[in-house]
Amino acid sequence: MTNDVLVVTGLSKRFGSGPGAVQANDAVDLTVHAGQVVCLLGHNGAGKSTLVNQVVGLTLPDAGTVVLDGVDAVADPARARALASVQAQANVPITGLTPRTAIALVGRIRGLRKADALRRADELLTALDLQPWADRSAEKVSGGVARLTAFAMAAVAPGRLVVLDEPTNDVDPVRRRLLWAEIRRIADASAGILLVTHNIHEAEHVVDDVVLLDAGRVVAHGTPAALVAAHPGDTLEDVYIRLVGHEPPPGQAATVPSSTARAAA
Ligand SMILES: Nc1ncnc2c1ncn2[C@@H]1O[C@H](COP(=O)(O)OP(=O)(O)OP(=O)(O)O)[C@@H](O)[C@H]1O
Repeated sequence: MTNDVLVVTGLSKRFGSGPGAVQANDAVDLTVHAGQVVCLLGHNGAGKSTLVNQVVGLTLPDAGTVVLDGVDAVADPARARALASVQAQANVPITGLTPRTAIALVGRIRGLRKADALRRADELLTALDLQPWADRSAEKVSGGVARLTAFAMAAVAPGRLVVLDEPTNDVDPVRRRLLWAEIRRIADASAGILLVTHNIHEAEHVVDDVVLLDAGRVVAHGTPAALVAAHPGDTLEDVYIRLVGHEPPPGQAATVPSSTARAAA
């Protein structure tokens, strides 16, 4: 067992050909260690989901290597998928199930005994404050509860690598805190976590390392504190805006006017 859970080297992926082609990933390098939460940041279309899809063997790279817990994930995607648990950007449909049965079912599929899968599902439902909806049919739960259920399905029997693509979407502020705490707990139990989020403020205080992507390339990489120290600005969001914030079109305000300015107008 190695401390490097994930090592990505020179990963490149282009979609299409000719003038309309998109270079979604361009020679990306990154590493996730056991116990580490690594966060991918970047604009819409920066290439984050393309990167995670290649890591878990859903998309074939054009070039580069993905080594997951010592396994070549490009050559052996089925084995790589067994080593990773994934919360995809779009929720897996769980029609006909309840949050509890869906979470326990994934636990069973990932090799837990029935009693352990049910116990772990119950633990997660409590940790994420989902017990009021635990036994409702999945069609009747809210978007945030569905998103947290999808997270719990990835967390019930974590692989060596846990991939979370925008886990905080639709989740209320109180349950987002519970979610971040659970993510930290999974890492502390020695999984590596690769996380995509647009929630920079919250991520800044939880993640160990940040990889900032722009147009498929890594434009900055380091701890939140190191990135803030290396670039003018007080927060990780300031660094983000400085490095990948694009100029607004001519004549368009760069910032939203304050409520007093709007009232005076
Ligand atoms: N299957 C595909 N076919 C063609 N283009 C694709 C495909 N998948 C992604 N792309 C393009 O690749 C680029 C990167 O997309 P990707 O989904 O990886 O971005 P992202 O950073 O995850 O964005 P978001 O934050 O909006 O989820 C985009 O320009 C997207 O349109």
